[in-house]
Amino acid sequence: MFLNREAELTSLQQRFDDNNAEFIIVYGRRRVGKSELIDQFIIKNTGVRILAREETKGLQLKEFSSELTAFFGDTHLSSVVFPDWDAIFSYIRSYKNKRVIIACDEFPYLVNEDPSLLSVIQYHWDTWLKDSHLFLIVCGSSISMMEEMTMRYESPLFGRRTGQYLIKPLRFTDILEHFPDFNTAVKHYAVFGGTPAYIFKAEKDKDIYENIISRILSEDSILFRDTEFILMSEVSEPRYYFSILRSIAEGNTTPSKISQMTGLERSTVSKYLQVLMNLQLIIREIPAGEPLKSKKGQYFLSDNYFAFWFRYVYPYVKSIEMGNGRSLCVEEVKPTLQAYIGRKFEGCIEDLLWKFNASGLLPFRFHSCSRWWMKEHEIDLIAFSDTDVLFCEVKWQEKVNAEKVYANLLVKSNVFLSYHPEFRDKHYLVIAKTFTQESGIASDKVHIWNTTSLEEMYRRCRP
Ligand SMILES: Nc1ncnc2c1ncn2[C@@H]1O[C@H](COP(=O)(O)OP(=O)(O)OP(=O)(O)O)[C@@H](O)[C@H]1O
Repeated sequence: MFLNREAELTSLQQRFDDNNAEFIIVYGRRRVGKSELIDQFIIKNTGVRILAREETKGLQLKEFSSELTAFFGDTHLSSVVFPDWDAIFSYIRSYKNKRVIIACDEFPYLVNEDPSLLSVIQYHWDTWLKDSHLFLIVCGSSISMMEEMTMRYESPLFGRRTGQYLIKPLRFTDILEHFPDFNTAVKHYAVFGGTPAYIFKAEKDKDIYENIISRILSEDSILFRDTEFILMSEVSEPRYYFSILRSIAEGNTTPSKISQMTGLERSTVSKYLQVLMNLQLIIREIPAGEPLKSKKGQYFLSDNYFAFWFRYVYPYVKSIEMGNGRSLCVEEVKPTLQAYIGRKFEGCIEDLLWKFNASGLLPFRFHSCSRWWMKEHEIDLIAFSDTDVLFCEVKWQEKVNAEKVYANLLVKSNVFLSYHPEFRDKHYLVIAKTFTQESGIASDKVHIWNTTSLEEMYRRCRP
């Protein structure tokens, strides 16, 4: 089942229907679903996606010559190998009035073999491609290389692209479609995250622990090694990045704590954090209501699977290689996994609130939603418009005493309100798997939702 990507597909389709020349950059982390997105776009229209391989220029030209001549139906040219990229573009030129998509996947492999390809594309774009009807896509997995090759000022392609799509992992609300029930979806999203190639490796009818053992804590599983592989393909000094990511995964979320834990200089940590943010591997969160430049920012791993990997795999690689995955799961994962899922559950709820917000299912429409903290106080989510604010506490627990949680939330919300008196209407939301008592306090301003009610509301948002 192909999930979501509606925004990207709609936008690509609009461009296609406009009939102008396009030069589109599609990029994003490995396994995130770039090729599948392009294939879905091509299925609805006409086009070809050619996958470049890490091989010599001669073999790459052979592959592109044969794929392109086959696509355009030039059987008499089937054994021709164009001698260089210039000749390939000159060949394509004879089809400049056709509305077809030509997508080159793993584009950096071609440029690494022949950097002059960038200038060749620049020349052809400037002289005829820009006035053609061709729809070109170049796609690549290394975010840093794709940005350097196609978007930086120094690149010959700077200013030529007509659009770029940074493909991000799927969200919890997409994953919900795939799993048989809400709680199973939460557990699997918390561990496997939204990267399609990871989450779809989990068997949806299997217990989460069994999936962790067979899909992650086994030496032969692709997930076991993939994080290392992705990081090493993006950065030249992986040692420091690994230390920083591990430190964040263990709960050190500020530059000073990361510096203390890793022994790296503060200035070095700041530099590396910036690179990790550019690579979409970490995010910087600021407390709700704070300005963007606030000094209170904290860093988190942006992807649930990366967070899981650094917490439960990286420190135990040797043991897993020795075949101890099952006992590791019993001794290390089982005692702490529910607390771990609890923190990720907050992210699931944030996704859901945005969905409910878009469908008008909340008491007001908010324009901002994030966590808030100040000294010893912390609120899981605060969503607000110019006039209304919603305080939300999220518990990944059964039989929660709603009244007690609400009373505590009220105290913390008053601290927030003492700094932000501008809100006219206040709303409260307590979420848990199940509650012991809820009827007494629920009102039009106080909402108590268990996971069954969340699931029902989500169904109401679906088209
Ligand atoms: N939106 C989606 N819904 C369902 N499955 C998906 C989706 N996107 C991708 N997949 C599946 O996830 C796997 C990885 O996707 P894909 O190969 O497109 O990723 P990629 O970003 O191109 O990866 P790489 O960088 O490794 O080439 C494939 O099996 C694909 O079918």
